[in-house]
Amino acid sequence: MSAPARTIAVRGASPYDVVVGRDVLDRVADLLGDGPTRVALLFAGELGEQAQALAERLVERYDVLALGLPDAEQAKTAAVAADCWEALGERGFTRSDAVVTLGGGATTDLGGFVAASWLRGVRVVHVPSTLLGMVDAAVGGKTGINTAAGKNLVGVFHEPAGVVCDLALLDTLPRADLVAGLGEVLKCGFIADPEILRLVETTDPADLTPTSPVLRELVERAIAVKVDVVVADLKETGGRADQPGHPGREALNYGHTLAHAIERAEGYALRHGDAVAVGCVFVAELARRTGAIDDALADRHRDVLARVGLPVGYAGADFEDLLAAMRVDKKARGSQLRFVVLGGLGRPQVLAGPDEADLRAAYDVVRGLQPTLVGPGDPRTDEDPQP
Ligand SMILES: NC(=O)c1ccc[n+]([C@@H]2O[C@H](COP(=O)([O-])OP(=O)(O)OC[C@H]3O[C@@H](n4cnc5c(N)ncnc54)[C@H](O)[C@@H]3O)[C@@H](O)[C@H]2O)c1
Ligand SMILES: O=C(O)C(=O)C[C@@H](O)[C@H](O)[C@H](O)COP(=O)(O)O
Ligand SMILES: [Zn+2]
Repeated sequence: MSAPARTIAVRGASPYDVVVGRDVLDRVADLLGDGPTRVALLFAGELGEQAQALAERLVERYDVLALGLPDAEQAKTAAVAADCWEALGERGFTRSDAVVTLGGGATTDLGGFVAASWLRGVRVVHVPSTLLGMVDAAVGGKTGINTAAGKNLVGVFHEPAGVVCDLALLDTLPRADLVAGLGEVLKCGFIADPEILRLVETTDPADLTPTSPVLRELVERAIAVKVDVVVADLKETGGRADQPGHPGREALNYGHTLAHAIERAEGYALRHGDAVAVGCVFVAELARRTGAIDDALADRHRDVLARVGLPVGYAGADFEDLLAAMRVDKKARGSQLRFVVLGGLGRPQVLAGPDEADLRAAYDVVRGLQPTLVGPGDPRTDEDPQP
């Protein structure tokens, strides 16, 4: 028998609940409430069956408009958002109506953006269907789409009215996507919760399946890290009153400066969580070089990420191209690059304006590491779901 559902309360300015459990899709309507007449169900196009199952629950209470979206990052474009606005307009969606998203982080980012921008903001409930979506993308209110210049460059903060993490949805998720989600889980381990690292280091990676109690604990711990950070600094204005020196919400961007540059260089054909894993190794090497962390902590990055099958190396794009992409990272200020690094385990801090030589040297290390980052179509990324 699976453990009972748990509710994690997000106690910010606009409080909401994150429900975690198995077979908890009935909770979506509870979180939507009686306000909406119409509900737009924006779902990852591949998830027709799951969308049908959710729509059947919602039609009991609402007039449902189901819209299948293009797969993965192809959904995060201005054109797809415009198609959704068109559809909402045709069906006469008003401010009391709502959006529900069902899919991975790409779907919740696009759907959240549509909800945030339609009539300047309508209610949205996220139903993440990937590990990454559950532990990260669906929580915290960041929404966004990509532009030619880079990843997530257009978006707004728009907190959901609720999040339903139904672990049963992960049963069909390809193993490679589950592993990619572990990239963001381990990020949370490094920046805030070392117990996450210990759990992964002491569990056989093959046992990290959707029904495993350890995976469930990892999900709940990673969500707790994210909630704690976003409640303290929702709009990423920097710092947190209770922890001097903490970078605030930017801490969640650990590993992301290089990750986003790599994703752009590869035409968004890679898994975000994989790119984040490589990005974490890169900033660990940077911190090792600048003396912020010791060899043991830098090596721990490579070891624990590779242990679960995440990539730690990347040798695709030239350093100059990646540097140019990193200059439009949202943490940059003017011509100054800023990176989140560790000053110790669980102690994120900002490294502003590092020497280009240090960046280049850290990238040279990453270029030589195995396993390397690969995209869909590679043998490691086969379609097998969980064992
Ligand atoms: N807003 C945030 O705070 C935030 C945080 C982290 C990541 N993100 C964004 O999230 C995106 C990555 O999310 P992702 O890793 O979930 O990728 P994704 O949304 O691209 O989904 C990965 C793949 O899994 C498929 N899929 C989804 N659920 C499935 C299921 N249950 N069964 C079978 N297949 C399924 C999708 O169709 C897709 O092909 C990136 O765009 C990233 O920028 C946003
Ligand atoms: O929620 C946040 O804040 C994060 O940084 C979480 C990241 O994992 C996520 O990928 C986010 O979308 C990146 O934000 P961005 O501002 O760099 O686009
Ligand atoms: Zn991320």
